Amino acid sequence: MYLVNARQMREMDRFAIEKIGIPSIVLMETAGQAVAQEVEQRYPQARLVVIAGHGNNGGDAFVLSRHLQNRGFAVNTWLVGSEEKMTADTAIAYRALVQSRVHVQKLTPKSWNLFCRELSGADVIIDGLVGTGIKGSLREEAARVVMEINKRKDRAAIVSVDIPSGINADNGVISSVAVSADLTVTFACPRWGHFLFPGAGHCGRLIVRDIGIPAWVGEELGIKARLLQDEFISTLIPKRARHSHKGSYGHVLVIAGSQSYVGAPALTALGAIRSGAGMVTLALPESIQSMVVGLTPEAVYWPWADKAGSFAPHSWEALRATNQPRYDCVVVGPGLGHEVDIDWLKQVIDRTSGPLLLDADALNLLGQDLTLTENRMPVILTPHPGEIARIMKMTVQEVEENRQQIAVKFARQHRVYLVLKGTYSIIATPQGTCFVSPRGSSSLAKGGSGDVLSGMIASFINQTGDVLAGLQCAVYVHGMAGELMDEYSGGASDLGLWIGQALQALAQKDRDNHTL
Ligand SMILES: NC(=O)C1=CN([C@@H]2O[C@H](COP(=O)(O)OP(=O)(O)OC[C@H]3O[C@@H](n4cnc5c(N)ncnc54)[C@H](OP(=O)(O)O)[C@@H]3O)[C@@H](O)[C@H]2O)[C@H](O)CC1
Ligand SMILES: [K+]
Repeated sequence: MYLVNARQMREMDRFAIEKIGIPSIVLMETAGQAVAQEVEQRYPQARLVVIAGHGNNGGDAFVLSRHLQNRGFAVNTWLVGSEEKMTADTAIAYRALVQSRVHVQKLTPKSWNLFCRELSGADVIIDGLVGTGIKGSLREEAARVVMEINKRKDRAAIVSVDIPSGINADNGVISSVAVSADLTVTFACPRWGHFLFPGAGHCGRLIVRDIGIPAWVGEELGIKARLLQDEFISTLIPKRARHSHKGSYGHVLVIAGSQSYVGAPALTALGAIRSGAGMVTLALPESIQSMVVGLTPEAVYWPWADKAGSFAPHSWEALRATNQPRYDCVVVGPGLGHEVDIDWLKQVIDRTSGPLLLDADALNLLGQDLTLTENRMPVILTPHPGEIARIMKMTVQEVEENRQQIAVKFARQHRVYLVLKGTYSIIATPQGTCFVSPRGSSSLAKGGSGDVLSGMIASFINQTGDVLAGLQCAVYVHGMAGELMDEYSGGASDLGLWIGQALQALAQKDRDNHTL
């Protein structure tokens, strides 16, 4: 499913209207009906207050008001704005509503108290004040209306049309205030503002409804961002043949750990093993091997030269051994600590082959010289916002406010695959495409989750035989496992149990799709 900004959505609309011939009023009618259906299904017999602005977002609200009234709902509809400023389609939707003998009240200083009383009597408040057409921060009247809506949050369900009013659909920024919705019904495809914070935190449950614009329009317009979904991921999950052996599922090499971080390599190995890796070799500073073995008996151990509990500067020479097996994917970084230096990393990068994933402390080292991976393909970097902020010499806030742009620009510029972790992780490719995972939960906001993800990525890259597919599977399944695990009691080492459940749920989905 495509993920768009406001301009791209307008282009999709224009294409549908001009090239396909769907009249714009039909798009609005379908959008309004779609919200009406969601409301009818979820809140039968509710008393509704519908708030409409004079833009097309308000037009959708007038349409849904008419349909819900026709289906027997008690609806009070308010226009916040002016008839003169209505768009052509909104004016049609407004007239149809009025001619259906529905009284639309206009918000004025005089009617303010009545408006507030009606809001207080509502079971459901529909927010059609402003959608993707917002400019800057909400003006005073709109901001006051939004605050009144939010005050009723405990007593009424709040449903936003397209996007909660006050959120910038491009970047999730809220300049002043925004509606805090329980349900947001958007059309055709989601907007970035639904998945970027703080706006994303105001959407409540997000429903995407088809309004008749064919999916191929996104391709035609060259839209490069997509939202990952169960149906797509379930087709990527590698099948396991009965007639197979450990060599069938690839060999992961993890170069990680130090005396201060004994758990990190174990968690990385666990991520790989619990997501189906055939073999995992753990290269560790030799003094910590005995501690890690107890944590991950399934791995093969490769002790490297040690200096005070970290990799010794010349430890990479272990890679010169001619009798080592072939590794299909290499992970470097979890728990390295601060003792290893950039020369060590350079040697490791130059002396390994196949997909290379750099995480954690390896990313901090890479930040000193971004040319280190220039001649190495494919490279995968998995920073959290703090790590990419350090590499790019920005603040975490700057990163969080520009997640999409930073991920895409960095991946293109340095020709790497980048996973920018966080709520709704972003995968950006060297070709400039990007994918957002809607999966995840606060159970993943704990130390060690990233180490598990690194192992999962390597494992899925090996099993799918494709870097992008491996990344998509790993990020998505990791997020699903987080959703299944208890938010309080589950830790990174428990994630392994839930990876299996997530994979089973996806495999079932794939079976269902094939039997329909
Ligand atoms: N394919 C689709 O998804 C479709 C979506 N539809 C709906 O259309 C809106 C977008 O409609 P648009 O008319 O472009 O814009 P909005 O209604 O969202 O916003 C414009 C109105 O908002 C007022 N506005 C703008 N900024 C502010 C502000 N800072 N404070 C207060 N008010 C603001 C603006 O008022 P002006 O007086 O400034 O003109 C406009 O009134 C989309 O979100 C969907 O809901 C289509 O119906 C179907 C296709
Ligand atoms: K809205």
